[in-house]
Amino acid sequence: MKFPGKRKSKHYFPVSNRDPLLQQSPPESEQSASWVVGIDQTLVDIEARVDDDFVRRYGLSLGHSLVIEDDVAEALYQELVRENLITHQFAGGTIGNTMHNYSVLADDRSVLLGVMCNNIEIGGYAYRYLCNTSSRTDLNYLQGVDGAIGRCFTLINEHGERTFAISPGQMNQLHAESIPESTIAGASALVLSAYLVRCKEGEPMPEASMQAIDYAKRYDVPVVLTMGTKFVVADDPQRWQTFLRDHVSILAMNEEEAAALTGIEDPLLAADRALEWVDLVLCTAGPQGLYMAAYTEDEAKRQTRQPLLPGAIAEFNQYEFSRAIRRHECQQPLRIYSHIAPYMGGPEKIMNTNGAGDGALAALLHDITANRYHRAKVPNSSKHGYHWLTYSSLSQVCKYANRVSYQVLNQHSPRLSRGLPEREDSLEEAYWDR
Ligand SMILES: Nc1ncnc2c1ncn2[C@@H]1O[C@H](COP(=O)(O)OP(=O)(O)O)[C@@H](O)[C@H]1O
Ligand SMILES: Nc1nc2c(ncn2[C@@H]2O[C@H](COP(=O)(O)O)[C@@H](O)[C@H]2O)c(=O)[nH]1
Repeated sequence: MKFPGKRKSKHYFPVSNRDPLLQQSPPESEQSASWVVGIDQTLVDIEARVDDDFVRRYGLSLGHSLVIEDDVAEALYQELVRENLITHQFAGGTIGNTMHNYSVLADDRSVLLGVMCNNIEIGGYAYRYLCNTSSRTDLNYLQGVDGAIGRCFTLINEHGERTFAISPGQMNQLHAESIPESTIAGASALVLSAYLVRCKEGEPMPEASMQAIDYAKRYDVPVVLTMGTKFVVADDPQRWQTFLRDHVSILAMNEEEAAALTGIEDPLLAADRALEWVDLVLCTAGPQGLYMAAYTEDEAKRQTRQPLLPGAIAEFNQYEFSRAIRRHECQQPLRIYSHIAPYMGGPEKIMNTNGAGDGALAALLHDITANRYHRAKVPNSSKHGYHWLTYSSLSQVCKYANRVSYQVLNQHSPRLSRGLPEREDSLEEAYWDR
C-alpha cells in the first residue's frame, strides 16, 4: 500500500522498511492485505469527433448515455470507420476506470467483477481491455462469456460535449453465482454504479449486484455508489433515494446528478440532503471544483485552519479538518463539509473530461483503504481511537481527489497512465498554496 501522501510528523505513517515497528510485523504476503472490489459492465470506449447531426441521425440525444441496438451500433461504427472519425480507443466503464485508477494510485490490489470473452483475439476489444488495465487490478474473478464485451461510443462535438452510445454485447450477463463472497468480505469497499440496473428484462446483472450488496452488508463493508449519468437518476429519483438509504454508505456524483437526485441545484445543499441517506458524499462540480460532506464524531471534531467559506450553509467548512466516520459508528454525529476549487485553476487545456469524476472517487477509495490498512497494521495507534472511515481529514481527501481529477483532465484516457509525481506526494506542503 502506497499511502495517499507523505505526512508531517503528526500524521506520519511509517512505511519505510527501516522502521523498527514495521520490522516486528510479519512481511507482507504476495496477496495484498487491503483491496477494493468493483462491479462493472465491461466496456471499451471508442472515442470519435462528430457533429450534432451525426448524434441526431442515430437517434441519440446530446449529452446522454443511451443503450443502442446491435444494428444501429454496426451502422454507426461503420460510418465512424468510413469517415475516419475515430480518435482513440481505450478500456472504459465507469467502475473499471475507478478500479484501474485506484490500483495505479495505491500501487495495490483492486478486484474487478464483470464479464470477459472466453475466446480472446489478439488486437480485439477484449484484448485491448485487458492490455489497458493495471496489472494490480485482479481480473481472476471475471466471468467468461461466449460473445463480445460492450462498446461505448464516446461521441464528442465541437464544444467538447460528450454523448455516449452503448452497444452492450454481453456486458450485462454477470450472474450472482460469479460473485465471490470471501473477496467482498475482506474488502475495504464494494463499488457499484447506477448504470448496473440499466439492463434488458431478464439480464442477470442487477441480481448479481444485489448479491454483492448482500455480502457487503453481511461483513459491514461500505457500499459505494457512483451515479453515472443524471438521466439514469432522473428516471426515478425517489427510487434512488430509497436505494441509497437501504444499501449505500458512500455516494459519488456530479452536480447534475445531485440535482436530479435531490431536486436541489446547489451542490453543497444537495450533498447535505444526501447525508440523510448515506454516510459520506463526494460531489464534483466541474469548473467549480468539488464538495464533500460526511459525519464526524462531535467529541473529536477539528476546527479548520483555512478561511471559513461562505455558501448556502454559512461557514460550512468549519470542521473540515475532521476525519469522516460512518453515522452508525458515531455517539454524537456531526455533519462536516469541505470544498476545493479546481487544482491550479484547472489545466490550461483540458484534453478530455472523460473520467475526471471517476478519478476523484479513486482517490477517496485510496484514502479509505489506507485507513483500513493502517488499522490492521497498527491497531493501537492513536489514529484509531474511533472507528474512522477515512485516514485523512475531509479537507485532505478533497485536495487529493481534486489533484487526481486534474491529472485525468490533462490526458486523453479516463485511466491514469501513471501515479502522481513523487515530489507532490505531500498534501500539506506549500505546493498546494501555489
Ligand atoms: N472545466 C473545468 N475546469 C477546471 N476543473 C475542472 C473542469 N471540469 C472538471 N474539473 C475538475 O474535475 C473534477 C471532476 O469533474 P466533473 O466534470 O464534475 O466530473 P464528472 O466526470 O463526474 O462529470 C472537478 O471536481 C474539477 O476538479
Ligand atoms: N459501466 C458503464 N460505464 C459507462 C456507461 N456509459 C458511459 N460509461 C463510462 O463512463 C466513463 C466516463 O465517465 P464520466 O464520469 O466522465 O462520465 C467512460 O469511460 C465510459 O466507458 C454505461 O452505460 N455503463
